[in-house]
Amino acid sequence: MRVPFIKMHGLGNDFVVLDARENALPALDTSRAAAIADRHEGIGCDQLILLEPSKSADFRMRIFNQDGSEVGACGNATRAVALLHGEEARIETAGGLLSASPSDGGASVDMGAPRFDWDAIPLAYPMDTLSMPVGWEMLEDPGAVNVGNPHVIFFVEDTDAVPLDRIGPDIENDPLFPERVNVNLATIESRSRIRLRVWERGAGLTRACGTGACATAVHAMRRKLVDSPVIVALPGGDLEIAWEPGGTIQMTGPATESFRGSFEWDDYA
Ligand SMILES: N[C@@H](CCC[C@H](N)C(=O)O)C(=O)O
Repeated sequence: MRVPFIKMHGLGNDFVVLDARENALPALDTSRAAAIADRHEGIGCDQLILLEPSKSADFRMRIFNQDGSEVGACGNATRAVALLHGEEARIETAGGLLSASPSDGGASVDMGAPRFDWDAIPLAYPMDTLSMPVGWEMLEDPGAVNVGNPHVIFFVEDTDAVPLDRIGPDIENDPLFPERVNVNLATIESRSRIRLRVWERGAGLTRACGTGACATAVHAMRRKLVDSPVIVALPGGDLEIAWEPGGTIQMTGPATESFRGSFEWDDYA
């Protein structure tokens, strides 16, 4: 069976999108998702995105990391599928119901309300998520935010001076995070600009992480280090994030379709 796919990206965070809204696909499991996402043997991407019909929204978006794990949210992919859909959309995800409006070359997305309770992150045991009494090597005093997926955020002098490729996996897999975690390193450049690098759970270092930008901006606003809206500058480019306490997060930024192709489903068993 040949299956069409669309290659897209948001600021260099790249996706293989399978559109099963009209024509159903066989069940997608962890090992097939990982095989398709594999950059050496497969088509290759940071996240595999599966669009399906939804009873409660315009469509459902399922998100699989490069390691095949299915997760609740992906900010950059949400902008990409909004662009693909071409008009305002309500999108069902495992992390919640989102609404997105495509714009010229990108989209704005209401990413829902952030959660801060320790068991909503989730953490293994209770602690204050605004200032966590834990650390790894030179990284200390992080905060944690769940924006449909779990994030830990460290403020550092210089994001490039930290060996995130070495420390990221240790933090991602620390028993403090029972569902693993996305690791964000942020430098506050001004009250309107944050520099950010992200080690993504299940995908490693990526050029950009939309939910990482949302979680980091919200955490910096809770610590009163920046104002809303704020620009979050990632290696792949900039996102604008707006949030007021008690409200939902608005994320605005670009998305791009790269090419379309097809593959043999059984080649990726
Ligand atoms: N790249 C994404 C986040 C994808 C999911 C994440 N790795 C997780 O495991 O939660 C984004 O743009 O938000």
